[in-house]
Amino acid sequence: MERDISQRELAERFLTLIQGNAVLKLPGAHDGLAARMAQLAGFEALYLSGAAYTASRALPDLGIVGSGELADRARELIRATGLPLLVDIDTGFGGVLNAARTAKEMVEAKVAAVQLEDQDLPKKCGHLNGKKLVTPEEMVQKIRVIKEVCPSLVVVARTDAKDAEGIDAAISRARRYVEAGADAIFPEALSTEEEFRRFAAAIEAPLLANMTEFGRTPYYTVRQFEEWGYRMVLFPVTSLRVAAKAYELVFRDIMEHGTQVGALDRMLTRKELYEAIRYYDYEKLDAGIAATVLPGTTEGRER
Ligand SMILES: C[C@](O)(C(=O)O)[C@H](CC(=O)O)C(=O)O
Repeated sequence: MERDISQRELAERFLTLIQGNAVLKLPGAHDGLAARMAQLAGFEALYLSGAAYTASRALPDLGIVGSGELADRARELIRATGLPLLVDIDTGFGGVLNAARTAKEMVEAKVAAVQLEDQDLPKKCGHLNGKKLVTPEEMVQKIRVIKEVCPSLVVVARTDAKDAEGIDAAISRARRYVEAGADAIFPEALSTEEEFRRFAAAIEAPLLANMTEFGRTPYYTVRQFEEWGYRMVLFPVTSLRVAAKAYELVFRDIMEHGTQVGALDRMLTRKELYEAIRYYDYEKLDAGIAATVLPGTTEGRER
């Protein structure tokens, strides 16, 4: 099990990572196991995506879940890994006071950083049409209040303005968000290298690029974003999409062939799964549990 680590420590680690030499790759991890797999692959920080979180509950990403539910999932990821987590809190789930309360709940869950966007409710995925925005003043107020009530929480302010108001308006909003205390800026749904470069040249704050699939941003690499001045790159829904496709295929296999045998080489083995969830560490804590020997092997563990 992870050593107990404070929210402040995790937030500091997140800030150190975005100020470090290498660009920070942030994979979306929609549940504790996805978070552990990302950690084992070497990622140093994680993202809890609103789109992936809601999709994992078969819900649309329209801002209809509650902040308490999201905080529970965030807590699960942090408990599983002890890694700094950036959480997508959408609009803060309402007005200024809702955003403040959401931020408090995130700090209580030991979330290092939140991503707050300037859309109005009902919010939409940033890569879709027909988004409605709040005024820059309302967004500024949300950022100020979050910084006032949760000074240790890192705030990544996202602007969705490019589509509705144009790139210059998005840049001007972002400048105001930095003045209001945002620690980093996330320009959403930019669609050309020129836009990414222009944004980076205009904003004096760490920047985040969103490399989501099937959206408006072409498939640029982490290296390209880094070259254009970005400090963080998100892969928000990737793991959820891949996982869902994998179980769709195996469900079809079982339906069609009456066996899952053809899919065994696409599965985590029992051993790999137990190692990922640190099964043996838990077992060791209770001397009353018989030491597990994996079926078909002599492999077990010494107590
Ligand atoms: C980043 C994002 O807010 C998310 O919830 O992960 C989404 C991702 C997506 O829907 O592909 C977004 O609005 O870009």
